[in-house]
Amino acid sequence: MDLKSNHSSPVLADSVPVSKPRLGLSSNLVPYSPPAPTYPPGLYLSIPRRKVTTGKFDDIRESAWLDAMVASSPTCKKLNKDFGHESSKDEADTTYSIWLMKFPSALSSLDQIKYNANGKKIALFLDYDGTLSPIVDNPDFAVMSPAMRAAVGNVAKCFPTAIISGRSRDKVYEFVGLRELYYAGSHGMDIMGPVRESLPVNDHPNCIRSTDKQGKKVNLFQPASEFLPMINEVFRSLVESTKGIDGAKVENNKFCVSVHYRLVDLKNWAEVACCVENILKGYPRLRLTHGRKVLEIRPVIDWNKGRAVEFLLESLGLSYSDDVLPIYVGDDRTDEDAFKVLREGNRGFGILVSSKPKETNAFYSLRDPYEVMSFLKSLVKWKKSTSLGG
Ligand SMILES: O=P(O)(O)OC[C@H]1O[C@H](O[C@H]2O[C@H](CO)[C@@H](O)[C@H](O)[C@H]2O)[C@H](O)[C@@H](O)[C@@H]1O
Repeated sequence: MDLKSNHSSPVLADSVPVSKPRLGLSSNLVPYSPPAPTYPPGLYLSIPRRKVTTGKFDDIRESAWLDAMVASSPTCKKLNKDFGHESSKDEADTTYSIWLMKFPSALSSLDQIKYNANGKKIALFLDYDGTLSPIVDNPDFAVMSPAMRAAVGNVAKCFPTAIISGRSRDKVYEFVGLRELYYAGSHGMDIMGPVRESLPVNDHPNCIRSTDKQGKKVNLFQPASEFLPMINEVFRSLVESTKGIDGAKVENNKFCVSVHYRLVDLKNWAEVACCVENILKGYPRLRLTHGRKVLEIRPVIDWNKGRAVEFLLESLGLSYSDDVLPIYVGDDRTDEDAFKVLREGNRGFGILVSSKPKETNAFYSLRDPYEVMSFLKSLVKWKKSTSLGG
């Protein structure tokens, strides 16, 4: 198989916004009505043509790459500037408070959330890094606190709960270690979900029956499985090409590769970008996305965390039902795909975890993983009180 040619997979497009009314939440309770996002019909989306450069540092400096790297690693100063403010602490607080009017805290909006959830079945989707564990310098040490693990375990006893991460599925399972959850790794390109006997497995190509570590029957969905050799090749090349850049770290996330520059001196960021761009030039079926001080290389397929949410809802028998309220909590740009799916489908809502103002398709916000934990605990408390007839 020619893995470098561009002939088979659905070609993906970075999203283009459209509008739809929101049915899932009563309009007077919805905090924010954005200009409606739209997708063109059909699966085949178009991706902007990659700017052809010679892959030299000067090209990188002139290209949008470096801007995007800086933009995805916002300092307080930059964000405040974006929102038209200078960067004193007081002004940053004021800017955040103004932003909170548009994206209210999920903790302060608990009554509203409970009102919307009343009589509905909540399905919970959680991102990992920056949501359940704080962002740390070394991705290998992004462990989850025991208190957070207990909170996630408890919420999973009350509601179907899935983790959807950019990490490999095995890695995120290693960090979380809770059996009662569903796990999707590689930005949703590696999903281990429940088996629904009523649904034929071949409803989805690339979906197979398998067993999990405990021997339970599961569905394993890997829409990018044909890219595995290519991703491994790219991982090896990037390890080699970045090895001279102090602080750069390449992570193999199975169906995608992350190139971290959090510990790289700012003056060498262009060098990191240059290595990635040089490799990408040889792989037209791979594309780049930006995360938090990380460049991520992934297959050009029409699949993302939003599609993973839809897939899991279907596997759980929770799609197409007005009685279901999906909630997605995440902090990253890649989580926006999931926020968008919920917003456009008028079913449920996203909660952005951010201590800085950001444009988002989420409805609500939480400042940090600590607030995420409080929110999860509140959901459990509420569920228990309603089960007891409270
Ligand atoms: O989808 P997620 O679970 O949020 O994963 C996204 C990426 O998270 C990790 O990187 C980020 O967190 C690291 C640990 O805090 C941090 O060092 C890094 O700078 C962040 O970008 C993970 O290492 C990546 O593979 C994930 O894609």
